[in-house]
Order: sequence, then C-alpha cells, then structure tokens
Amino acid sequence: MKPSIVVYKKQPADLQQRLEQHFAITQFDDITEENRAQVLDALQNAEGLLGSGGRVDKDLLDHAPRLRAVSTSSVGYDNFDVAELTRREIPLMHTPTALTDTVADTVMALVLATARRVVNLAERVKAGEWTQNVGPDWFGIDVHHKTMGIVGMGRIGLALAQRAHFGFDMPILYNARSQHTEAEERFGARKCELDELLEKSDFVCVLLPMTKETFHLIGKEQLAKMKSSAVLVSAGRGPVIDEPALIEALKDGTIYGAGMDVFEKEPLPKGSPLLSLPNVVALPHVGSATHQTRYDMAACAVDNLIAALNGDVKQFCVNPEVLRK
Ligand SMILES: NC(=O)C1=CN([C@@H]2O[C@H](COP(=O)(O)OP(=O)(O)OC[C@H]3O[C@@H](n4cnc5c(N)ncnc54)[C@H](OP(=O)(O)O)[C@@H]3O)[C@@H](O)[C@H]2O)C=CC1
Ligand SMILES: O=CC(=O)O
Repeated sequence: MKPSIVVYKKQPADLQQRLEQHFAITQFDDITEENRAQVLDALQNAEGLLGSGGRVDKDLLDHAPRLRAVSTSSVGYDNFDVAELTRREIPLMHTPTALTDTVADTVMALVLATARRVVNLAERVKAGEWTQNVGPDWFGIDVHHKTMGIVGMGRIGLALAQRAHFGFDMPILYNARSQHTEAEERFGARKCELDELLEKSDFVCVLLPMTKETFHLIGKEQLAKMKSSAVLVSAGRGPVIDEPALIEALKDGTIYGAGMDVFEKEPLPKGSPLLSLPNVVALPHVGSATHQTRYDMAACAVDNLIAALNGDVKQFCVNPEVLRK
C-alpha cells in the first residue's frame, strides 16, 4: 500500500502525477482556520506532509501520530515548530537553492523602484500629470556607486552582493553572525556592526530569517541611525522590521523611502499607511514568484518528500540531527 500524505498546496500537474505514483494523497489548497479540522482529520493517517505557509505547530503535530517527514516549498521555515519536529525525529525539508537568484533580482528591483520612484512616477504619468518637461519633484536618487548595506549575508545576501558589485559598482557593507569570506573576496564586501551599516549605507537591505533574535531588529532607534537620504528594503520576513516605527520614519522624513516584499501581517491590511505613502513600494511577498522558480521550488519540495520518506535524504534538511538517530 502506498504511504498516505497530506498536501496543502496546489501542485503543477506533472508533479502531482509524480506524487500520485508514490503516495495516496489527501489534497488541500492551504491550512486555514476554516479547514483546520479537516486537515487534522486527514493527518491522523499521514506519513508525509507537503506544502508551504500555514502554521505547523505542536497541536497540529499531535494530530499526526504517523508523520515521518515534512517538506515545505519555501526556504523560510519560521511557520514550523522545528524543535517539536526534531523532538519527534521528523525531518523538515526546504528549498534553499531553487529561489536564491530570483529573490536577489526582486530585491534589486525594489532598490531601483524605490530610488528612482518607478511606481510613483508611472502612476503620475497614467494620471495625466506629465504635461510638460519634468522638474525636480519628479527626480529620484542614484543607485550606482552608492553604498549597499546587506543585513543577513546568506544565500540571498550573497546573490544581492554580486548584483550590487558587478552591476552597479556599489561598495558593500554587511552584517551577519559569521564572517563571509566569499562575499569579501569576490565582491569586496566588508563586515561591520549593524549600527555602522545603518549609519553608512545608502540602501539597507534586510534579508534575515524570522527568529527570536531578529524579531523587530530594525526599530525606531535603528531607523534613526540611517541617513535621511537612505532607503530600507525588507525582503526577509515582515516581523524583523517594527512596522509602526517604519511608518513614522517614512512619514517624518527620517529615511527617504522603503521597498517592501514582506510585512508584519500578510496580506497587508487594506488600511495600512504603507499603501498610501508615496515613498513606499509594496509588493505582495513575491520574492521568488516567477513561473520557473515557483515550479523549481515545488519540484524540489516533491523530491525532498520522496527522499525523506524513503530514508534517502542527501541535502536540504533543516534539522539533519534527526537523520543520524
Ligand atoms: N521575500 C521572499 O519572497 C523570500 C524571503 N525569504 C526570506 O529570506 C531569508 C533568508 O534566506 P537565505 O539567504 O536563503 O537564508 P540563509 O540562511 O542563507 O541566510 C540568512 C542570513 O541571516 C543571518 N542571520 C540570521 N540570524 C541573524 C542574526 N540574529 N543577526 C545577524 N544575522 C543573522 C545569517 O547569518 P550567518 O551567516 O552568520 O549565520 C545569514 O547570513 C529566509 O529565511 C526567508 O525568511 C526567502 C526567500 C524568499
Ligand atoms: O518567503 C519565501 C520563502 O521561500 O521563504
């Protein structure tokens, strides 16, 4: 008999077929408050769980006594209770390489769009405001040769450094827990304390995972250290930035602008001031959202689940200590 799995994200047709060859599938589009009871019911018999988003917490795991592997089609895994999975010796698989370049492209797009006011000016053109040669109230700020500050020099940080260095001749400062010699040797990046990075950078790109340590790492005090001409780009996880403090900083000119792909609450609530501030470019968490990359992530997650349920994990495990047991 094929092992049972619960899938809570719609899969491309060929990947769905691949899953069906290996498993008996109970399919959901997501895990929500509305369908949680049905998901918990399906989990009673499930050996595998595949999806992304939705909270996978202790309560959910308590309803999955036969679970042997979990696979997410994302690199971030802050919505999973990793400690609880590890305690139960369940490997959590993720997709750390499939999306790196695409997310770095999105970050660079946010840098350019915010600095050069792409969205704001395009809206003004569409509104019929371009009636004569434009003056300074249409001008933006340069990106090339300005200082790029990267908070979180991981896979995406490194890919951003590559773009900033070779594409835009930008000096690069970075902050991370450890030293990243590849970024230093290939892209001339310099490691520094967060305060120095905030004070000296023209673009501060925050690419951190969501953890207890990174929650609200960028708040009022940190924003006050930035140049008034600087741009903040947030593309890691929303709660790393104290959003009310950022809104104040954007309103009172503490910083020039913000490019954001992630938010404290997603989807961004309709009443958020971030939607009406002209110096904000807000995207709907689409860092990795190209057709190809989303397919590659889904394929990686399917391969990961098959490998994990076959006891054949070679890479991409968040808690590899469970494999050695
Ligand atoms: N907007 C989007 O669509 C996407 C968002 N993401 C988010 O981006 C995050 C980063 O992805 P990726 O680059 O692949 O991850 P990595 O794990 O490769 O990089 C994370 C980086 O963050 C640093 N870091 C972690 N905690 C701290 C801390 N407390 N202080 C300073 N630095 C810290 C790490 O430092 P060190 O190297 O020293 O360990 C590392 O450099 C993901 O976790 C996810 O949340 C990812 C994909 C798409
Ligand atoms: O936010 C996206 C991810 O892959 O993590």
